[in-house]
Amino acid sequence: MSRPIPCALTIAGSDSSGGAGIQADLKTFQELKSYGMSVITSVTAQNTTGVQGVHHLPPVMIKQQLEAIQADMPLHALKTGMIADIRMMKVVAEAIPYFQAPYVMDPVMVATSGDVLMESEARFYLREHLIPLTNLVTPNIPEAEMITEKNIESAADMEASAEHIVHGFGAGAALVKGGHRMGEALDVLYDGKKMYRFTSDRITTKNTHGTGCTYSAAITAYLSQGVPLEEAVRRAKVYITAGIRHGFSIGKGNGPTNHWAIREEGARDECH
Ligand SMILES: Nc1ncnc2c1ncn2[C@@H]1O[C@H](COP(=O)(O)OP(=O)(O)OP(=O)(O)O)[C@@H](O)[C@H]1O
Ligand SMILES: Cc1ncc(CO)c(N)n1
Repeated sequence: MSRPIPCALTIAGSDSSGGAGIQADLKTFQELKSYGMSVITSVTAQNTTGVQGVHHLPPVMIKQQLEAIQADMPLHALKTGMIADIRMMKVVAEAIPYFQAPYVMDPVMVATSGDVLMESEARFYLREHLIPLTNLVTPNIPEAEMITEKNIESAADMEASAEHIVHGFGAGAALVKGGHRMGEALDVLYDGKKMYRFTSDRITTKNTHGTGCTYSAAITAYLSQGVPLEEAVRRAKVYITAGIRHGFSIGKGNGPTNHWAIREEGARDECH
């Protein structure tokens, strides 16, 4: 009997420049050989310098996209990215349990450029109603601080924050990402029982547009293939680090990561 095709879904905003959001997620699913599907929440007019405009889809249209997938498509893992307001979050929160698939939440609040992508009051709804539905939440340090309302100054604080998100707010697991602040690119994963650390050398680059989206999409792709959580994060970290190392200097601002970089690294490794 042939194995089922792994199917992954992203519920997120569209980034016209193709480096973050839905576009980053679908490129990542494709690269890692999971069949990718999308539910678009908002359309952004965006490039490497920032977000010039945002149009939110009516919640009823988000619901219709979710129902279209539920009615017909197999699904083995899903992620959420930009969900800008409470009305949209409600629709998503109602739909998630019906999928019966691992759920990864990237709690997108602010773009790399500093533009706000989620209404500030919506963070309480996200914390109370969406986080308890997750198998994994992947905040960066500012997002983890926003969720727990506690400052993070050290690696130990990152671990405490991950524990707080799991035991205090009901996430299945939490991956707190230190890319923005810590010396090396340290991420900590807490799965409710054990703490894991993932590190890579910090790469000096301004081409980090969409790193968080791409990382959580890679984790989702591996989960859709039945890879256990810790191993999925480990492999996704390799994927995003290669993507950052081979990021593209395109546009006038923060260029995008390279979604096919692991192919380049594979090729390079074979040469040496
Ligand atoms: N300069 C860097 N060098 C190496 N790894 C990095 C660098 N910046 C971020 N990372 C890593 O990339 C991954 C994505 O984390 P990051 O903190 O950038 O997410 P994010 O802030 O959610 O992204 P975004 O800016 O897209 O919202 C993490 O594993 C992080 O450690
Ligand atoms: C649509 C969208 N989602 C997420 C991010 C976060 O990087 C972004 N810049 N744009």
